[in-house]
Amino acid sequence: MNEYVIETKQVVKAYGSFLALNHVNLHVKRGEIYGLIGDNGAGKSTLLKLLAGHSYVTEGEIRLFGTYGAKELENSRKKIGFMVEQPGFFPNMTVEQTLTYYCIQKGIPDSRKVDEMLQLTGIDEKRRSRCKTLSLGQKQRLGLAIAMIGEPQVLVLDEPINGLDPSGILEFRHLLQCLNEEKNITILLSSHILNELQQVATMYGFLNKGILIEEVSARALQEKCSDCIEIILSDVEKYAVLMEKNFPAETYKIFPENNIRIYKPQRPAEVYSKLASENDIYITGMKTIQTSLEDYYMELKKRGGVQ
Ligand SMILES: Nc1ncnc2c1ncn2[C@@H]1O[C@H](COP(=O)(O)OP(=O)(O)OP(=O)(O)O)[C@@H](O)[C@H]1O
Repeated sequence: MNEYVIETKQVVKAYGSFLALNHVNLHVKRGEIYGLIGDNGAGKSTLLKLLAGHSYVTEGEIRLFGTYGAKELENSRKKIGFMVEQPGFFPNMTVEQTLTYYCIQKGIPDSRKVDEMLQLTGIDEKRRSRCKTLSLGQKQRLGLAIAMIGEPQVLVLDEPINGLDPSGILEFRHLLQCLNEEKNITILLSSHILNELQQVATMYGFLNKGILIEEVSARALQEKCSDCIEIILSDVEKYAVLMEKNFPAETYKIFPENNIRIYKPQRPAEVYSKLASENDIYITGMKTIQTSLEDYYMELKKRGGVQ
């Protein structure tokens, strides 16, 4: 069985001369909650729309459950629930009518399915409310209910927590975790806010200006963000020269305020302080700090976004 339920190979999406996606290689494994992170305009919706078959790739290939080719992808998409654009709600229809409509559209004219989806997504009490009266969070739940109708193995959700208040985010996260753990559903979801995905994602993909700059597991990301030594020095330029001679460039970073950060230090802190003292550089401060995921992401963007 193919390891990836969703895979893209060198996918390019061009609008005229503008590349909304630039040779993207995405890998979503079965069972994961994959968080696709990127700023406004990074290309997240473009990528998810391609997966949903709402537009064509300019170059490259999409593979779903290991299949490719137009007919095969069409079949594979039936096993995926998509919430990639604002679901089309009819404002005057009730929640129940809306779900019934989508059930019929998907060839499942069964009222038990409607009940099941209402229960699953926690909007049963709103079944007789008109769609136009729903809160944003309730609309997201209804969108999820629609995406879940065909009992998908995979859910693809574009910014599902966008605009939710903190308790809404918490509830939605909990719902996604339940679907993932109890129903074994693989989830690919996008957001422009890393912190929102932090509690739920098991894998991250960072998209910046159409380029997927890194895919990293949540565990590896935690490790990357762990311990960093910050040293404040009397002469950071001189110290930088010594560091360059002794340590790989990617293990440290010099900051303008006379300080240096050593990421995931391989050697005891004394080694770094000794290097300073032996070369007549005074250390005025030294501490261990934890890099936040946001800091890591900002740094990654700076590196990956150089064009
Ligand atoms: N149909 C289109 N024609 C031309 N440019 C487009 C089209 N659709 C998207 N773009 C451009 O492609 C880029 C990526 O857009 P996309 O909607 O994928 O970003 P996003 O990461 O989803 O952003 P957001 O978080 O704001 O939703 C943007 O610069 C956008 O203006």
